[in-house]
Formats: sequence, structure tokens, C-alpha cells
Amino acid sequence: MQNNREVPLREQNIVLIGFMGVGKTTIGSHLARKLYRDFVDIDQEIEQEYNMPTTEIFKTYGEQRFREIEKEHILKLCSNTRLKIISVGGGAFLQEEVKQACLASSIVFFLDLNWNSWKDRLKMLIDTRPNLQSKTLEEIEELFHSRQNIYAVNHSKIDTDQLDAEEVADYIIQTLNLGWELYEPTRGLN
Ligand SMILES: Nc1ncnc2c1ncn2[C@@H]1O[C@H](COP(=O)(O)OP(=O)(O)OP(=O)(O)O)[C@@H](O)[C@H]1O
Ligand SMILES: O=C(O)C1=C[C@@H](O)[C@@H](O)[C@H](O)C1
Ligand SMILES: [Mg+2]
Repeated sequence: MQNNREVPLREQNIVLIGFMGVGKTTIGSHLARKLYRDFVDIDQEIEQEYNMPTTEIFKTYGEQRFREIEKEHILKLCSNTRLKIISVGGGAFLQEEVKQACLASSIVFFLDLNWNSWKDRLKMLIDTRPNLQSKTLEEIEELFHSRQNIYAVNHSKIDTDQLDAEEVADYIIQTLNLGWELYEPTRGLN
């Protein structure tokens, strides 16, 4: 858990990555509450800016435009902010510039989930995730596996299979505390 930005490790933004539906938004909001930090969900920010759901943004402006806006939002946060918990969209790390900016400026947690657990969530996700629509289950599985390589470089990977969202947030906090103490130890009381 080490990166190269000037901002002290304890103040760096925390970025959550992983495939659609692994829990970035849910876990991110628990994490923000527990750490008394602001939570930023990039998909929600873009939806607010366009005043329409992601599915409509994809239909009206296309995925390419969505990716450009997504990149703008993330790069701005990486260069101008600290102490935020940021949930980025499942496809954000497809853009190398986004990936490099997050890795250089923030602590990046990859939320991992195996395919068998993930596919039980598909029904909850399909209406709001355009990149899952008009695909067979086999095609979604292929997308799931092909996306894993964009998440492979991270500062910490969390296996979320056996944990509920709150437990994952607690696990991330434990990991952070270990890393912070290791790289930026607090002084003893005397
Ligand atoms: N650890 C967990 N255990 C069980 N269910 C979970 C867990 N984390 C999230 N969920 C559920 O999975 C669904 C998807 O979660 P969420 O919207 O947080 O995913 P996401 O990673 O933000 O997806 P996207 O990238 O598409 O925005 C929600 O209904 C949420 O309640
Ligand atoms: O993985 C993806 O391609 C996406 C994930 C969502 O978070 C949204 O950013 C959008 O639906 C695209
Ligand atoms: Mg989300």
C-alpha cells in the first residue's frame, strides 16, 4: 500500500474499483460514514450533471461521451482533493490515464467477487447498467472475466465473497490502519 503522491498517506483519497455490482457504491458509503469522510460516487455525479440515468446517457450521447466525462471527473478529484472516498464506475479503469492518475494519487482498493456469487446479483443490476443489457449470460460472464485484468494493478485487493458490505468496510479500515502505521507511524504518547 504505497504510492508516490506528496499528500500524506492518511489524507489521500481512497478509490474503490471492481466490476459492476461488486459493491463499490454500497461499501464506499459505509466507509465514508465510518471514517467521517465525504463520499463521491462518479456514476451518480455524472447522472446529476446530465440529470438522467446512465442508461439514458449511453442512449443519448453514447458510451464514448460518458467515458470522457467520467475521465474529467476522476482526474479533477485526483489532482484537487484529499480525504475523499471515491467509488469509480466499473469501466473507469479501461482508460489508462484514469488508472494511472488514481494509482499515483490515491489508495486504490479492488473489491473482488467470484463469478458464482456475482451472478446472483444480475437481476438487481440489469435495468441500470447499460453494459449488461442485450447480452446473454455467457457474454456477461466473458465481460466479467475480461475486465479482471484492468483491476489487477491496485494497492490492496479485498475478497468480498463471504462478507456483507459493512464487514468489507471494516476490513478496509483495518487494512488502512496497518498501512498508515507502517508507512506513517504516529508518535507514542511520551
Ligand atoms: N458485500 C455485499 N454483500 C451482499 N450484497 C452486496 C454487497 N455489496 C453490495 N451488495 C449489493 O449488491 C448490489 C450492487 O451494489 P453496488 O451498487 O454498491 O455496486 P457497484 O460496485 O457500485 O456497481 P456499479 O459499478 O455498477 O456502480 C446492491 O444491491 C448492494 O446492496
Ligand atoms: O462497467 C461499466 O462499463 C460501467 C459501470 C457502471 O458503474 C457505469 O459507470 C456504467 O454503467 C458503465
Ligand atoms: Mg456504483
